[in-house]
Amino acid sequence: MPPSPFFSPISGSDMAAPVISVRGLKTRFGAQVVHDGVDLDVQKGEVIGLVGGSGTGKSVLLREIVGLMDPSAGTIQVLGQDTARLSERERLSLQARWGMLFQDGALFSSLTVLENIKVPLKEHTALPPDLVDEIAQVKVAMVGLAPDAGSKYPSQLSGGMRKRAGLARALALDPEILFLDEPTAGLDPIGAAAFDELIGSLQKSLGLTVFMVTHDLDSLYAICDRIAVLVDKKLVIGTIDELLRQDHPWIRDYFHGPRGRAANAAKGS
Ligand SMILES: Nc1ncnc2c1ncn2[C@@H]1O[C@H](COP(=O)(O)OP(=O)(O)OP(=O)(O)O)[C@@H](O)[C@H]1O
Repeated sequence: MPPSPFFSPISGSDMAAPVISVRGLKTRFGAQVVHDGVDLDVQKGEVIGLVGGSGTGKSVLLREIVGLMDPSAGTIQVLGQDTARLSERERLSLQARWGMLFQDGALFSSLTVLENIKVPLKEHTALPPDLVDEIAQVKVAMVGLAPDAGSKYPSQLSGGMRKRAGLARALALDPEILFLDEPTAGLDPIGAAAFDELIGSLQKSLGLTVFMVTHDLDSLYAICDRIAVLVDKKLVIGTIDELLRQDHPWIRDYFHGPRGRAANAAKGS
């Protein structure tokens, strides 16, 4: 299978090993082929946006990378470890090195925000309770929530606050990688821009690697270093400028369509 036009495997010793590395990934559901030779390298500190038409397999790829699903073929390495070859213990300790924000925040509805943030800390560390409390409060502040939001239940929060609470939980263990599934979906444009800004500033201050599935062109322009586009069951990867020069019909329509032009103009203004 020919490689994606912009994909070039990392070689030589001058480049650090990628934080996420996917090779020859294939996914099939019965007769339906979703991925057929997906290759991807994400470097430390990069912000990568994954886009593609509806049903092209973005969520499935994300789920495969974080180990919630197994691909039909191919390899996935995260932080240097082959995710298919891990013992349960190794898998748990690898999982503690990334945070995941699901679309709706995926908070436990019967727990307060602070209790939600404490879940991974209790699961993966043996820290004393007062330190766990303190860390949870720091995470609430880090995502820009008022201190009193910590004692609220998810149902008492707005959609934007729930996302911030989910982000605080994803950051609980000081992860190296942040996975985001449609982080700005359901937010109004101002809320979405504020959330992008938050992700961008956390990424810089914490040196995070960010991998996000998104439909939001403004997010791509605002915070992504490179974009991975799922087309024809493979990834085409590049900077926005590189993708703007692509003549694949879907990529052209996406970036040069009215919404793409508006996002480009907003970035320039
Ligand atoms: N567990 C599953 N069993 C069978 N088919 C599945 C399963 N999960 C996903 N699929 C199929 O795989 C394809 C890709 O799904 P996926 O949810 O990854 O798309 P997507 O690109 O995230 O779409 P959207 O942008 O609409 O959310 C779809 O056709 C979906 O029906």
